[in-house]
Formats: sequence, C-alpha cells, structure tokens
Amino acid sequence: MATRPTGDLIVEVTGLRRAFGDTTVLDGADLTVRRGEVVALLGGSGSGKSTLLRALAGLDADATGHITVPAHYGVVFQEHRLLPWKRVADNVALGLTGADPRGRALAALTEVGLGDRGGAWPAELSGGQAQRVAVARALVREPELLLLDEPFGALDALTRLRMQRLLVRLRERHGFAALLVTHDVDEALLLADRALVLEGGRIAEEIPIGLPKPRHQDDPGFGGLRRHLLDRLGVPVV
Ligand SMILES: Nc1ncnc2c1ncn2[C@@H]1O[C@H](COP(=O)(O)OP(=O)(O)OP(=O)(O)O)[C@@H](O)[C@H]1O
Repeated sequence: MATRPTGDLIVEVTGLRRAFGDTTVLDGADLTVRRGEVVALLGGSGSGKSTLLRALAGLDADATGHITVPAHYGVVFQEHRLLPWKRVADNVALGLTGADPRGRALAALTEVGLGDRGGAWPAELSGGQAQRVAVARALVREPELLLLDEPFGALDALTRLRMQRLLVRLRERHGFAALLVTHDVDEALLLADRALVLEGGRIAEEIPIGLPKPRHQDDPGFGGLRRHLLDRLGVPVV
C-alpha cells in the first residue's frame, strides 16, 4: 500500500517483495530517493529492476511491502507507448485535468524541442522524437518524481546523448527527482547523484556519485567510478 511523502524523502521503499510462482525476484528491497535527487538503478539482466519500478509506479498489485511515492509522478518506458490513433499533442494532453490541457501539452512539447509537431501522428516521428513526446507526456503533469525504465535504451548513441542532456536540463529547470533504470554505466555516471545495485532481490550496494556537474566522460574520477561499477556488475574492465 502506498503512502505520500511528508519530508525530504520523496520515495521510501521498505521490505518490497515480489515473486513470480516459485521465483522470488524482490526479496525485501529497501531504497530511498530524496527530493530533487537522481538515483540510477543498476543490476544484471533479470535482477528485478523493471519489477521494482513497476511496483513503485503502482502497476503491480501483487508486490508487497511499504511504498511511499508522491501523488504526482511520471513514468517513461523504453518504448514510447503513445496511442497511435491520437495526434502527438492529444497524446500528451490525454487525461489532463485543469485549465487549458492543450496549451499545457504544447508548452511541454516545446520544452522537449517538438513545439511544432503537436499535429503529427506518432507514426510520423523518429524513435528519438517519440521518446521526447513520452518525456513531454510525463513532464506536463508537473511531476515531483520521474520513474524511468531504460528510457533511452532503444536509441542510437548520438540520440541517446542528446536525450541525456535534455533530461539534465529539464531536471535543472523543474527540480524533479528521478529513479532511472539503466544498463548503461556511463548514463548512470552522467545523470545520477547515486547509483544502486540490485542483486539477490535487494539493494546490495549504494554508490554516491559526487562528480561535479555538468559531467563529462573525461572528468577526473569518472573512469574510476566506471571501473568500480562495471566490476560490481560482473563486467570487469580488462
Ligand atoms: N509477469 C511476469 N511473469 C513471470 N515472470 C516475470 C514477470 N515479470 C518479470 N518476471 C521475471 O522476473 C525477473 C526480473 O525481471 P525484470 O524485468 O524485473 O528484470 P530486469 O532487471 O529489469 O531485467 P532486464 O535488465 O533484462 O530488463 C526475471 O526473471 C523475469 O523473467
């Protein structure tokens, strides 16, 4: 059952459990995210990262444990999940309440660099543009928290880099917190304040990423953290 945050912790998860049949995937996982903090969630394939994120997003009724998340959060998946029969602006405005949903949708599209594509159909967009729309759809709800499940995982390397920079800019402007599931150690080091390693159904290690911002792969300290994380994930640098 989810409760709402009251203090500095925007996310608080304790004792999260989820099994599929005889297979226990989450075995009492605990984690926190502070307001405005970006936390990367890393772990081997099948370690339960998506399962954890889905539980936080309220998409898994069978997960048990205690979850605190804010009322306003957005979710972005690896696939854009736009409705193909709705134009881009209508996808972003879908389900919005309050004044001028369309105007707010267009403002969010402008923020992700697609202010002129509101009238397009999702099928007319590139993969990167469609992911930008997915980000706009989350952003328009003025989230305190973004739950991101490999949001740039299907994009080419250059587009991915552009999206990472966009996310940094949006976070600076809006101050949301984010929990970012990623396989990409560099992405974690470019974006996150902390990295968590999920292993054996729990957070097995927490690594603060104290590198100065804005970050770059050439920064001193980056290589050491990358080696540590890759090592931790079972891919030691040779
Ligand atoms: N609906 C489901 N039914 C049965 N098993 C599931 C279901 N969803 C996930 N699992 C299993 O739970 C485990 C964790 O899956 P999950 O997708 O959370 O891992 P992940 O860490 O996100 O993996 P990846 O990095 O490969 O995306 C896997 O063994 C997977 O097969």
